[in-house]
Amino acid sequence: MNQLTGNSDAIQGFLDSIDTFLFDCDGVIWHGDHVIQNVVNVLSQLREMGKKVLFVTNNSTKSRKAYLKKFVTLNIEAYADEIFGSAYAAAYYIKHTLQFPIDKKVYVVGMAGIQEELDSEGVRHVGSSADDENLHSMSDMSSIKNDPEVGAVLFGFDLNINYKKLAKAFTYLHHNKDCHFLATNSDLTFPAGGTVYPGTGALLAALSAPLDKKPTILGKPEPTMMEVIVNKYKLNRERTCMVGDRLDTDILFGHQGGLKTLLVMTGVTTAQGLEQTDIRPDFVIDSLGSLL
Ligand SMILES: O=C(O)[C@H](O)[C@H](O)COP(=O)(O)O
Ligand SMILES: [Mg+2]
Repeated sequence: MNQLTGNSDAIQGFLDSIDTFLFDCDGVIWHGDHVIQNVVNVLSQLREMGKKVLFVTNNSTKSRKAYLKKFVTLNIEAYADEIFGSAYAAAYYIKHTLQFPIDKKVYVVGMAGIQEELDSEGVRHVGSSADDENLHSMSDMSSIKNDPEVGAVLFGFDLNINYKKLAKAFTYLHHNKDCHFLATNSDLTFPAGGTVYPGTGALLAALSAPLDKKPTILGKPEPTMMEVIVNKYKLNRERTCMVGDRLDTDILFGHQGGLKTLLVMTGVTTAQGLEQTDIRPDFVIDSLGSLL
């Protein structure tokens, strides 16, 4: 593992070996709406050096279109076809890989990002409706009924998670043995405000544990997004680097995709965490903002 922090010769050698960068977002570029120091400048300089810049996030709360707006709002140069999120990966998988039947629908536990990407792919979906938010109609459990039309449950980060949504998702998966159990990602925490909070994986456990089933994960480290990106841009994997803050998603995603990997220490991974794992990044730096 090559430590790049403060080593300009090592950084130059690293930069000379890479043509394309896949940047994770939460914990690498920003914490919430706070951009990490000097990252805007580094991204801009990489573009001026002729490097290709792509963004690959497990955060399913926003669609690609909504993420583009966030980049613009934060004055970060980005283009629609550079952005890949786990909500898009899930919608792509359901439409193109599952070839989801038109007479079936997806029950969504998640936020607008998932709904917008399913709409973009023309996939029918329900969930996170007023009924789902209305807990008063839970006087008895009989209001939670199976629905054979539900052909898949898609689970993503949901700030408004509640018992009713979990009970509905559980019911569809428990009774419909052919119902696909899908999740955008399984990150256990996410970084914000200089600390971490429960992530999608923490919420997902409340469903996978009672079902005693693991979902198909569509985000990092799984290959769905990697294959879409590599095929779309015909990338040379050996001269492509995944830059991330989480070892069991970003760095594993890069390694499994045959890419180089750079771990940044501005997100969820601590120095102690790095010592305690067998997932070893090729390179490590204290912050993306320190690269240039
Ligand atoms: O909890 C989550 O969904 C993830 O931790 C979070 O959103 C990860 O986003 P990323 O670091 O992949 O941009
Ligand atoms: Mg991250």
